[in-house]
Amino acid sequence: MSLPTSFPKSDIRVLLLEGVAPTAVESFRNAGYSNIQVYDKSPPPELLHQEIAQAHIVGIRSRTHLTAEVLSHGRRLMAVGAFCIGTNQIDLDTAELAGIPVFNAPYSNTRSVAELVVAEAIMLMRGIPQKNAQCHRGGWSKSAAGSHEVRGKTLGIVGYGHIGTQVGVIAEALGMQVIFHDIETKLSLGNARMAMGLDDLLERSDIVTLHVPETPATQGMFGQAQIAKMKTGAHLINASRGTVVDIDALAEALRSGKVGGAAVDVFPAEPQGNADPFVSPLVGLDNVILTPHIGGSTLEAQDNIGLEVAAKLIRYSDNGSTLSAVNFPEVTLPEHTGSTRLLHIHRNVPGVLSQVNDVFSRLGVNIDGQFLRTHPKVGYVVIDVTATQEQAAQVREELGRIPGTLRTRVLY
Ligand SMILES: NC(=O)C1=CN([C@@H]2O[C@H](COP(=O)(O)OP(=O)(O)OC[C@H]3O[C@@H](n4cnc5c(N)ncnc54)[C@H](O)[C@@H]3O)[C@@H](O)[C@H]2O)C=CC1
Ligand SMILES: O=C(O)CCC(=O)C(=O)O
Repeated sequence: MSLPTSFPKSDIRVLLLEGVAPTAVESFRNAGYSNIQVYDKSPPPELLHQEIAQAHIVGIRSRTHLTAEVLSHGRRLMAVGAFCIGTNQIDLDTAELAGIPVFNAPYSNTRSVAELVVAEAIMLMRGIPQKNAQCHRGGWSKSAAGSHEVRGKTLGIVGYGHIGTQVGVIAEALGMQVIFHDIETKLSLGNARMAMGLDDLLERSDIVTLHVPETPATQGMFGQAQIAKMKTGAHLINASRGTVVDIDALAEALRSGKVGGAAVDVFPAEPQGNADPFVSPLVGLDNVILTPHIGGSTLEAQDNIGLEVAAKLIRYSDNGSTLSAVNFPEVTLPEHTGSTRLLHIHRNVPGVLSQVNDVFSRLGVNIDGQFLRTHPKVGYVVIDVTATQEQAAQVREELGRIPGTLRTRVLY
């Protein structure tokens, strides 16, 4: 049974963009949310602003950029779901300071990406992209020249996280030597070995695959200088983020043969939707596998992401829990059956908590339970009380007057 919240769930508007999986819509419906707006693409800016202005919860994938400017339209916005892994498309600091937790699905599509990358490694080592292109043009080039097994070859993984490690494990099962480079110290899985830095990895690898997040440090981290360090004829796979690779430098290296082949799933500029044109300097190069950012796009992954992120958003909306939020103090909360729950999100400055507690004592409302977590800039306190709806509304009003308050909510 769904619990009533501060206003009817039918008034909570859920905006799901970019073809978020139907499992997400079902999850919201099953939890009692009926005001759901779905788009199969990322809306153009003006429409996005209009929709964000109405929404309490918004779900996106990788194409919708929730910048500070876009978020400023979200006057009612209380939570964001990234139905993917990457959250680089969201201004997380601005969201946090607006009292908006952001949730994602850190694991659900990792296997899908890893499978695609390993398949691409095999295709590239066999020169399949070129042979496929020739056949499509009516050509026939039956030859072993430039074709290799992956067994015994070296795969260099840059970014040995959830995806990178899985790529390594599958590649080892095919008999590949796996080396990796990461900025963190990582436990090697199987026989994988840490390289002595990025240059060492590039010099030794037959295939280099990138699995870093988009951060200021990774933007443009793979350009002419890194390509120059690669073995001549080695292959590059990028299923991380388009901004990580200098695409013009890669195109040039593919034309010259310095890079033997590439598989690229992510691009510095990607179309907003399937009807929009795709433009890239890599288009027309036979030695490149181009895919439309579908590394994580399997039905299995998308179904699971839909369930996972919707569950996190519903739990926050119904219960206040922020467990696994990527930008927000994490509070895991018990159910609040029989009590009223007040949420107070504030700037993390001295004195706020004592003023919060003062409101309850002044209004004579007894506190049953209190949960607090802070980040350097933001604090999140949840207070369970036994109170009438009128008392709770009065408390909420007073809480809202405390200097530094970013947002308040009440869950009955
Ligand atoms: N093509 C697609 O459809 C998909 C793309 N992705 C992309 O893949 C990225 C990686 O995903 P996960 O493996 O799940 O992330 P993760 O966070 O588990 O692993 C990323 C690894 O990169 C390392 N790293 C960060 N900066 C680095 C640097 N400058 N140099 C070397 N290593 C660095 C981190 O320490 C971490 O070990 C995501 O952030 C996302 O952008 C994720 C899913 C689907
Ligand atoms: O499926 C998507 O839209 C994006 C996948 C992705 O890049 C991610 O999960 O970070």
